[in-house]
Amino acid sequence: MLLTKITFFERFEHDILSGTKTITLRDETESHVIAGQTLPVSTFETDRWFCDIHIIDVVPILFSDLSDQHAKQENMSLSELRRVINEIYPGLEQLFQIQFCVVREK
Ligand SMILES: CC(=O)Nc1cc[nH]c(=O)n1
Repeated sequence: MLLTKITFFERFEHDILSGTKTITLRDETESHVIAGQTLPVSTFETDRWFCDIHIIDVVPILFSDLSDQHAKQENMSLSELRRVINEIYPGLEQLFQIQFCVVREK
């Protein structure tokens, strides 16, 4: 079943809107989006809409294969990215990289 919306933590909002965060790493349950899809984006905390994103690509990626390139696309250092992802998805190895661009914002 394709997702019809996606949420991000409020702390990522600025980076998404400024274009410095261009990927999100999700677990399998949140990976059901496809290239070409446009999705409304809301905050996880209060469900406040703040933009629409266009999905460019979705590819599987292992936690152990995360690289500086992924970190750059998340606007983080690699150690920060590993810490953040391990906090959101403790111990999870199989992730999905969703690449996106903002097409409409508040
Ligand atoms: C709400 C939520 O899970 N947000 C996430 C999770 C992983 N990456 C990300 O950018 N945002």
